[in-house]
Amino acid sequence: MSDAPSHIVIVGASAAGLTTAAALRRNGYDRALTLVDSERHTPYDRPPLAKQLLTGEWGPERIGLKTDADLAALGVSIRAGVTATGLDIGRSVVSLSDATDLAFDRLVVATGVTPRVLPDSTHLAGVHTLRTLDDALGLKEELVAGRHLVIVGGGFLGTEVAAAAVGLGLTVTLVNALPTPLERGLGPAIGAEVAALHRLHGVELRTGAASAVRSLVAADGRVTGVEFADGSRLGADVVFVAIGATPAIGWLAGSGLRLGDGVECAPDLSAAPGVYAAGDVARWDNPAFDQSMRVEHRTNATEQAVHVAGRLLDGAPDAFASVPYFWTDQYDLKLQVHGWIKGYDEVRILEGSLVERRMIAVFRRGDRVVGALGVGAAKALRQWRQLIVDRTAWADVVGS
Ligand SMILES: Cc1cc2nc3c(=O)[nH]c(=O)nc-3n(C[C@H](O)[C@H](O)[C@H](O)COP(=O)(O)OP(=O)(O)OC[C@H]3O[C@@H](n4cnc5c(N)ncnc54)[C@H](O)[C@@H]3O)c2cc1C
Repeated sequence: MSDAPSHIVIVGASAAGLTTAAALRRNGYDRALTLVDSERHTPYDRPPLAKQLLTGEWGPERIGLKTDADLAALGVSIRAGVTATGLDIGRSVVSLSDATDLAFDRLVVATGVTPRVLPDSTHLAGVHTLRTLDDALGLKEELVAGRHLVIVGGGFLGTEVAAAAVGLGLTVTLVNALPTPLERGLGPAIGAEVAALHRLHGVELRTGAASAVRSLVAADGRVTGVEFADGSRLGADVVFVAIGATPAIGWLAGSGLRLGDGVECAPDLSAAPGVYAAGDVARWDNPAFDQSMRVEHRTNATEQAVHVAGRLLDGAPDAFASVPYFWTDQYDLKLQVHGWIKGYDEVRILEGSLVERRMIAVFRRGDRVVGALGVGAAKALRQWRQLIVDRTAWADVVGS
């Protein structure tokens, strides 16, 4: 590979960054490769943090993305515990928190996202968000049977943590400003199914506009409850805040990269000549849906990384066309979703229900099937995925 880049720097050594490095090596790239990450832990996977790690089913040793031996075999230099603080594209240099500069020939931005927090809350004991292994270990320590956990946010993280916490014997109240959990992602009909499932397991739901949390209540530096928009209060021993996340792009301010909701990329995931983005941080025009999107799903991080590794070496402007996929574990049920359902016009439950442990629902945007959700229906879901890939008309397969 004599015309290969001389030094590729990847900022973010998690799902997207590490996969990029491994794919580069698989593709025969044998020159210098440096990964930079603020984390001190050996790279690990995040989905189990809200599931097996929190329930105690797995210890931290089960969630590694690579062993130290794998990393050594990859022949990469890892700058762990070091944060990228700036990017000078003109000089091809990344500034680091240890006051050094790192020169690159090609750069990959794979810095993911950072949890949103409630105002004036981060200094309080008993208030948690969840993105890192340390976050998960800190939260787990506080999930003690008999305590009252209030979860602010009824999205995927909020509901998964609710399931783990009731299993550990806590009293759990899930607070959500929308009428049902997962409603923002999956719509009210499936939200109602998810609400029923959580009630069945003993989670108390407090939902709707009056349940918007205005602030936290605290005494002696520790949270004691939440205060709602209407002034009412709910006591809590522990508060878990899961109100979404924002792209980790602060370090790119002033770099000249187009920043908005993520790093704005061309369809091939390039953000500037020789600079690419991958994973949760990347926004691009996805030709599979003719839409700009940023996808916070585990599988997308791997797929984009593999694509970027190819483009780093061949420089071809091939677009990353993808039908995203994600799953969420709710108790012992796995909900799987293929497609891009944000901004859908209609959702239809075709068969079953969560309580029956088998369900298929499909999503329409315009005249096209754009998404399918399945529980206990792997084969049917694969067929629906193909229909989405094929841009099938809704009227042809669902009817009017
Ligand atoms: C608790 C949890 C549960 C999840 N469950 C699911 C699930 O069930 N299904 C699903 O599809 N997806 C799930 N996800 C989402 C999935 O984990 C992400 O899509 C995936 O981790 C994205 O990978 P990434 O490499 O793009 O970003 P990240 O995994 O966020 O990695 C980014 C890395 O960049 C580093 N970094 C950030 N800024 C800097 C900087 N300035 N300098 C140096 N390093 C920096 C961070 O330390 C981090 O290691 C879950 C996420 C979480 C947090």
